[in-house]
Amino acid sequence: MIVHPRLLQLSGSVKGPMAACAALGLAVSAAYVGQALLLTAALAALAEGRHGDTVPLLAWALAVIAVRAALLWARACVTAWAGALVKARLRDRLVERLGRLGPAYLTGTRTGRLQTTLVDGVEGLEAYFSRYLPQLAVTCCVPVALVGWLFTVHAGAAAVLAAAVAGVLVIPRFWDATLLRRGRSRWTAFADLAADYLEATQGMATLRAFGAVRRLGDRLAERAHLLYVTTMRQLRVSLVEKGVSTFLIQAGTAGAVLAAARPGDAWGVFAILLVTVECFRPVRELSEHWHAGYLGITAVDGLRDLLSARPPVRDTGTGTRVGAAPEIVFDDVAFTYPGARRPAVHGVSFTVGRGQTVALIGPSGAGKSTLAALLQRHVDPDRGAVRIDGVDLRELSLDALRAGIAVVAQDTYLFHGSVADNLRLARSEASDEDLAAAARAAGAHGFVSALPQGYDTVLGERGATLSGGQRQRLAVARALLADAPVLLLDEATSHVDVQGEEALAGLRRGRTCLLIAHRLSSVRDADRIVVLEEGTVAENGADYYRRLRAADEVSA
Ligand SMILES: Nc1ncnc2c1ncn2[C@@H]1O[C@H](COP(=O)(O)OP(=O)(O)OP(=O)(O)O)[C@@H](O)[C@H]1O
Repeated sequence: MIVHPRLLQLSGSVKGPMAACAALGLAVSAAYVGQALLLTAALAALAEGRHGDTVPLLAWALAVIAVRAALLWARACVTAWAGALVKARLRDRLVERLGRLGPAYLTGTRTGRLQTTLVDGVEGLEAYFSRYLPQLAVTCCVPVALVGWLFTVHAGAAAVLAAAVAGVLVIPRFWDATLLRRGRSRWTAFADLAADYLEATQGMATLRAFGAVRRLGDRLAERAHLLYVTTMRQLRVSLVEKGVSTFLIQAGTAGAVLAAARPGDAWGVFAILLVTVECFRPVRELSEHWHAGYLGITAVDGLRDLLSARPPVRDTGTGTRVGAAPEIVFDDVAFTYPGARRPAVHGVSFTVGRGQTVALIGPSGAGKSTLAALLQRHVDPDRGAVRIDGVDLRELSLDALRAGIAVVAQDTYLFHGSVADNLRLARSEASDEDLAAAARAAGAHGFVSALPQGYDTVLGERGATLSGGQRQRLAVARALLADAPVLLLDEATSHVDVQGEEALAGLRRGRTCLLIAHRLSSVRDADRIVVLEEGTVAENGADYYRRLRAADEVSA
């Protein structure tokens, strides 16, 4: 039984529905007790031959049973509502958090583990919030009230009952720390297995190509065995705890009845027996809900890590827009990744003039992607500044900055959804005509129209049903729809044919563009080329490409 402070904090947004669940739980308990007392009185009247009293008492008992059924139904509905609300609000918070943490956080995290936290962890927490916590409130009230009442009837039976209830609630707590530790081990094994399965499905083509499917199968089997072992270790503690609780409940019931037993007062003892049963009912239900909500509680570490992770950049800027085709300046920029020994970039200074295209080239690891990340403020420089039209990026709000930059990357991410949905990511209110116009300009309209349902055709995950070139044209169409004044082309020419290059040239027109490329052929249209080497600018000039071409021709 754990009331986790962090989880209680998370429950803040659903306090109302949880209170309603608790109130209905109390009403259900009151109905059970009322039914028990009425039935005892009816049976006593029947045994004593007071038939005139029996019928109304039974009628009242039936009425209470009907009310209890209605209350149970209402409680089930409110519990389902509270559970759905908890999950929706928690997932909203987590997704919003992930958005703020950005790619810098995701690169340091295993996607499968994160997904397990977001899906299974949140799913498991539903039972904790909507069933366990309301039941905890019921358990704090009902046994106390019934034991208090019993003290007024039979102090000895009440003392035995109080001791048994206290035992059921307190003794299993000695195992909580062990249970939580084993639960966490089980959760880790579960999350690792889920992460391995995700990687295996995503990387199946590579695994097959290297004949490594069997080896991976062995590893998955090992992981599955570890999950089994950790589950059994947790279950053993759970079963001991449950056994102790069950024993104390049975012993407490028998003890209270024995303490109250008096010759000639069979119905009084029967009433005490029923009250004792009702006294333990919330405790038993609490134990069941505890086990149902346990998965979520063991996931709390992952949730806490996610919710307490510090975003790499602060959104405190107040600037609201990026002007048309602005000037971009990298001014003595340096950045070192957390934990890295060497700076990824240092002393980088260059300017992208208004409406110009500057190409960043350099060998692998030279720092090109890092500069792209700095421009998008996925991270902030440790030294120096990136400025747009003289304004430090940190002075712009993140929304304004992101609206001001459109990105076309080498690996275009398309979501499972229609072509239109994917295009509208850039501008949700775009009309069908806007989509078609952008697709035409990007050279995508032809192949999209030829798809079975045109713009309503559902694309496979990551756009798996399209070729690389087609995906890239959709990315260009998306950037056109976004209509941002700054363009970041990250290896965007890798899948492009002549028509695609024309579309990209059209996209660059009237915009300031930073173009990242490995191949020299990709940068021939740039106004200037900046060559990066080992994190710093090695060459910066308008005639660099010409000189290189000339050198090529001489050597040929
Ligand atoms: N998340 C990270 N954590 C630590 N170091 C990183 C991280 N990302 C990149 N680096 C390091 O920073 C340096 C610059 O990497 P960057 O990705 O910017 O190079 P790049 O020029 O874009 O390379 P490529 O052309 O291969 O994509 C490299 O030494 C790289 O190892």
